Amino acid sequence: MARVLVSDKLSTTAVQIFKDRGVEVDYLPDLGKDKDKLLEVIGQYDGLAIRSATKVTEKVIEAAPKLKVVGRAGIGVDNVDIPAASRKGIIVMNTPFGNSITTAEHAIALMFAVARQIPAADASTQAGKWEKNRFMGVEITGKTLGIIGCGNIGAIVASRGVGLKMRVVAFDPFLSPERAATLGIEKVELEELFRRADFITLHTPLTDRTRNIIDAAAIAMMKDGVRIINCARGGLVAEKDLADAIRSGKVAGAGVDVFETEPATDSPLFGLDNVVCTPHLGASTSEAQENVALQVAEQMADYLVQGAVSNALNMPSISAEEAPILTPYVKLAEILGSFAGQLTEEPIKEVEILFDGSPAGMNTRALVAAALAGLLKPQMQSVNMVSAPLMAKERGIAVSEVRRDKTGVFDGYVQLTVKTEKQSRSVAGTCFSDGKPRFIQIKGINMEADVGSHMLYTANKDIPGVIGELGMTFGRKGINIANFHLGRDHEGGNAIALLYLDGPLSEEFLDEVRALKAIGQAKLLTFDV
Ligand SMILES: NC(=O)C1=CN([C@@H]2O[C@H](COP(=O)(O)OP(=O)(O)OC[C@H]3O[C@@H](n4cnc5c(N)ncnc54)[C@H](O)[C@@H]3O)[C@@H](O)[C@H]2O)C=CC1
Ligand SMILES: O=C(O)CCC(=O)C(=O)O
Repeated sequence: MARVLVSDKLSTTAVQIFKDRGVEVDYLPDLGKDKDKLLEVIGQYDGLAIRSATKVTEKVIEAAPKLKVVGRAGIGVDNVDIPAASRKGIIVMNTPFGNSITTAEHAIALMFAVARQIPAADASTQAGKWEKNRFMGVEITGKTLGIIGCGNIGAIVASRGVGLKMRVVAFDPFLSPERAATLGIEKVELEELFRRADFITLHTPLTDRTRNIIDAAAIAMMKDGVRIINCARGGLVAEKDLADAIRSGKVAGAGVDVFETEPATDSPLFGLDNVVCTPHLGASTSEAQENVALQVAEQMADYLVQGAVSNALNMPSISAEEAPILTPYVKLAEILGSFAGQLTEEPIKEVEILFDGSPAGMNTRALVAAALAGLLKPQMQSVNMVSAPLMAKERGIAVSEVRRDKTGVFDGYVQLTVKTEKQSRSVAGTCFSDGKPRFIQIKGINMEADVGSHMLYTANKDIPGVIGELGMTFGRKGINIANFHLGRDHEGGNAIALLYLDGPLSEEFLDEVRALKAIGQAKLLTFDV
């Protein structure tokens, strides 16, 4: 039975879902904050469900040999070392929509709080001061709202802004003019947004391009009296520069939910007039927490129990419905990759995968990942579908895929071509209705052969006596040949043979086979069937 650790505070709905789906679960909501304890226990688990307090570092991943999936109940995965997880074949998934509305609402709440100085007015009133003249606010209607990052949350903020009768402008390199028109907003360049906005709100991930997207130079371009809201990630705004601009009066106020260092126990922004801070509360509503807990538990259980993948950041999605249809082709792709990987002894430069007919309409990203996993496995035992694309990229292997309509007698087939400095080798296969993979072409030579656990592949010249010689050599040693498949390109040309064996062969015997005059190449192949 798969075992999952929930190491951050999550709605107990998640715990119930794991139990209902037959997954053993330990709910230890404070464990994520204790790095040493996490390292001590993580080795026992197949899955780890987290929010933002647990940091899934390379060290944690190294200490987790059984771990198969990390599920983030939320959006941002900057607390997970995704490349390290991918290298170990661990799927990292998030719940991209469950808390978007809630976070957008928090941005709007902060915008109002800053526009009307509500927290300071509340503190003053409750202190019995009645400072009616101190808290002069600004109206929101008719003001320009500048949105940086118009994805899920940015778009919801945009619609709320439009509803509040604001003029909304957005900077997002991936926002299409059509989408902007549908949202009723204007797509602009960043500098124009800085020049025009009365309120600026950030909704991008933290990347090398967005880090400090608001710093002293950016603030200098803004209107005097601009107000800035950050409910996305600390690090998007240079806190010290913002603090200086608030002190100078250039920026009239800021609403800050996220900080460069969290938990933020100190910040240049603390204690300044009209800075409203919250402790990363963007996603903290009961509705959003229920959504993300339910979603992450369902997704993780789907993967651990059925092999279905959704919302993974390092692996193509495979739905529960798709999994049974795709599985035979995933196996086929892995076997073709494994065939080529076992025969290739020099560095691979290029891999081309052709999908003809039925597999062309499938989730080919998953099939490519499976083919690469099979290809790299002879060199790297721990590689799997999650890590293989990254491993191939890190090794400089160019991967391409071609999809085309059915061209031959088969409903569909997959052909893998592997190129090295010296040669190009191709192998093709199909799945029949029994779901079993078959080789249908090797090095351009047609044949039809089942896949066995232990096989001997030989390449030879098409001359009389080869089969006899091979049979005699096996017979002399008392080794049974379970099955024998042959193919050639033309009479007297290149020929190949695939022999099915009942078990492995010794290197000594293989040398004897290789020494046969008629045999050019002999390689023992093993397949996980
Ligand atoms: N405060 C909180 O509790 C929460 C914070 N978040 C954070 O909010 C942020 C946005 O989340 P979503 O809208 O779901 O993400 P998303 O991926 O749907 O949208 C992000 C948008 O940013 C855009 N973008 C990327 N680089 C950009 C750049 N250099 N300049 C301008 N735009 C750029 C993308 O094109 C995309 O449209 C994330 O950082 C997420 O972690 C999300 C949920 C809760
Ligand atoms: O889980 C939380 O409270 C933080 C949510 C968040 O930042 C996210 O989903 O990106």
